[in-house]
Amino acid sequence: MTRASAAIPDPAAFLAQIDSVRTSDHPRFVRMLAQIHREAPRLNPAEQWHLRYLDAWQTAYQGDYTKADAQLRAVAEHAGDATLAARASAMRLTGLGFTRRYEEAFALADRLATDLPNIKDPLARFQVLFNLAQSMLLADKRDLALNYARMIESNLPPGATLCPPRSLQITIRYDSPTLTSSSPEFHQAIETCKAAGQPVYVNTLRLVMVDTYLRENQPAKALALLDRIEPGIKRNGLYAHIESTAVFRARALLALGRLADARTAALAALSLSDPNEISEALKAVYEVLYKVEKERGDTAVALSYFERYTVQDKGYLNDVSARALAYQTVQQHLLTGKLETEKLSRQNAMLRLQRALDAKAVETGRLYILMLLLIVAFIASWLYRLKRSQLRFKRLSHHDGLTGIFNHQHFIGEAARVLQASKKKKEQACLISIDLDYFKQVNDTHGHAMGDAVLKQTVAICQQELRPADLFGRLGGEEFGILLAGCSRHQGLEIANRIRIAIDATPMGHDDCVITISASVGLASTEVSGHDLQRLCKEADAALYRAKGAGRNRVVAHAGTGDLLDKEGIPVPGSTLRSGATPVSVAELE
Ligand SMILES: Nc1nc2c(ncn2[C@@H]2O[C@H](COP(=O)(O)OP(=O)(O)OP(=O)(O)O)[C@@H](O)[C@H]2O)c(=O)[nH]1
Repeated sequence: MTRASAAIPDPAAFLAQIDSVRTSDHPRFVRMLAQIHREAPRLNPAEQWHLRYLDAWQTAYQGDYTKADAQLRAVAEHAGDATLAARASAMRLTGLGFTRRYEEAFALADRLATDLPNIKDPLARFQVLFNLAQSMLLADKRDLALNYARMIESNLPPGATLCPPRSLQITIRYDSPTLTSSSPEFHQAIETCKAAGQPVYVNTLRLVMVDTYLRENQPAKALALLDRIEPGIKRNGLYAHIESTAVFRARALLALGRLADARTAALAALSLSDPNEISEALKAVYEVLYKVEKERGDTAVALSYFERYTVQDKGYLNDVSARALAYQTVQQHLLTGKLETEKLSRQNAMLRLQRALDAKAVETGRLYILMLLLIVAFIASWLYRLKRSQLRFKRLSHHDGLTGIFNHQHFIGEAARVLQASKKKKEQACLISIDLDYFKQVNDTHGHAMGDAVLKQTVAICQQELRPADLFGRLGGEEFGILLAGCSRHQGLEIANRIRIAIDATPMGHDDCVITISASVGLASTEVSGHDLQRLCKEADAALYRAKGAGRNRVVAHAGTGDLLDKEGIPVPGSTLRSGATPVSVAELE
C-alpha cells in the first residue's frame, strides 16, 4: 500500500510528535490525534498500537478510567512492544487508583517496580517512575513516592525538564504542614513548569496552591487564583482539574460568606460527578451545600446534605483504609509469594543436593567396582605371572639349559618311575648310554660354541629316532641317556644303532664350518639286568666303556647273545656292530 497520497508523510514521526505535546499543548494533541485518526487505515501495526496507546491516554485524561484501563491493558498485553507496554502499564496505575481497584493497582505497581531495571527506554522509565510515585502516594507511602520523584529528577529523559519531578514533589507534600503558600520550592516549581511550557503541570501546582490558601484561611486569594487559572484549565480539559476547580470555588465562596454563589458553584461541581460515587470532591461539595443550607436556615435540606456528607466522609475514610488495606494485602501476598518461592527454591536446592549426592554415590560405587576390578585384574595377572615363572623355574629345574632335554637328575627320577611301571606291567625296557667320540677335540679345534652346536644337533638327531613315551636326558658334558619303555633288547639295539649311524652320517656345525662326529653307545636291557635303574645304569655305562675301548663309533650291549648287530644293523649273534667304512670291533659283555 503506498502512502504517496497521504496527508501525513511520516506517520511514526507524527505519532511521536503527538506524544510529545500530550501535556504541554493538549488542545494541539487533540487536533493531531483527530488528524491521524483519519489516516488510521494506512498505519502499520506498530503505528496502530502507538495510536491506540494515545487514544487510551486521552480517554484517561477525560476521566473515563474504566474504558481507558481496558484500552491500556490491550496495548500492554498485545502490542508486542516492551516500551509501549511499560508506558501503558504505568498509565493503568493511575486509572486503577481512580477506580478504586487498589489491590490491582498495588500489585501492578510492584510488578513495574520489579521490572524497572529492564525498562531501558528513558521516556517509558520516566512514565513508570512517575506513576509509581503516584501509586505510592495513593497508599500514603510518601517517603517511597518522594524516592521515585527524586529518581526521575536525577535521570531525566532527553528533552524533559525538571517540571514533572518538581511538581510531583509538591503534590507528594500536599497537606503537609511544611508546605505553605509561601514555600519557595512551591513557587520555584511553578516557575520551572511555566518555563518548560507545561500548562497542565502549572495548573496542578496552582490548584494545590488554591487548596493551600483555603487551608490557610485565605479564601480571597484562593478565589482570585481560581479566576485566573480557570480559563486555561477549561482549555486543557483535564477532568480532574475541572472538578477540583469547581469544588475549590465552592469552598472559597463559602469561606467568603457568599452563600448563594457558593451554592451555585457547589451544584455545578456536583453536576460534574456521579452523585452516588464516593470521592473527596463530593465530600467537600456536600459539606459546602450542607453549611450553605444551614446558614440559610433550611434545616431539612441542610440535614439531607449533611447525611450525604457523612456518607461521603465515611466512604472517604473507608476508601483511605481500603487503600491502606489493599497495599498491606498486596505486600502480604508478595511476602507470602516470596516466602513460598524461597521455600520452593530451598526444596529445589535440597532436591538438587540429594540428586548430586545420589550421583556421587553412584559414581563412588562405580569407582569401588572399578578399583575392585583393577585389584582382581592385578591379582589375576600377578598369579598368572607367578604361575608362569613357577612353570619356567620348574622347567628350568627339570631340563638342560643347552639342549632342552631332561637334565640328569630329572631323567633319573623319571626313568625310575617308568621302570617301576614297566615292572608292574611286566614290560621290557632298555637303557641306552651315548657318548660323543673325541668331543674335546671339537671344542679345542673349533671352539666351545661349535661344541654347543654339535651337542644340540646330536640331541635333534636322537629325537628323530625316539617315540613320545621314551625318556631322553643329558647325563653329563657330551653324554646322553635314553630309556626306551616297552622295548625289547633287540629293538633297543636297532634303535641304538640307528642313532649311532645317524650321528655318524650327519654333518654338523655352522654354515662356514661343517664336521662329522661319531658316538659310542652302551645298552643295558631289563631282559638281562632286571628293572633296577642303578644296575641298568651301571651296566649301560660298562657297555659304553667297552664300546669306547673297542675303538668307538659302535654299540655294545650288555650280555646276552643278540647284542651284536651287522653292518646293516641287523642283530647277528656274535657279529661286529659297526657302520660304514669305520672298522669297529664288538665285544660281547659277560
Ligand atoms: N662345548 C661344550 N663342551 C663340553 C660341554 N660339557 C663338556 N664338554 C667338553 O667335553 C669334553 C669331554 O672330553 P673327554 O671327557 O676328554 O672325552 P672325549 O674328548 O669325548 O673323548 P672320548 O670320550 O674318550 O672319546 C671336555 O673337553 C669338556 O670340556 C658343553 O656343554 N659344551
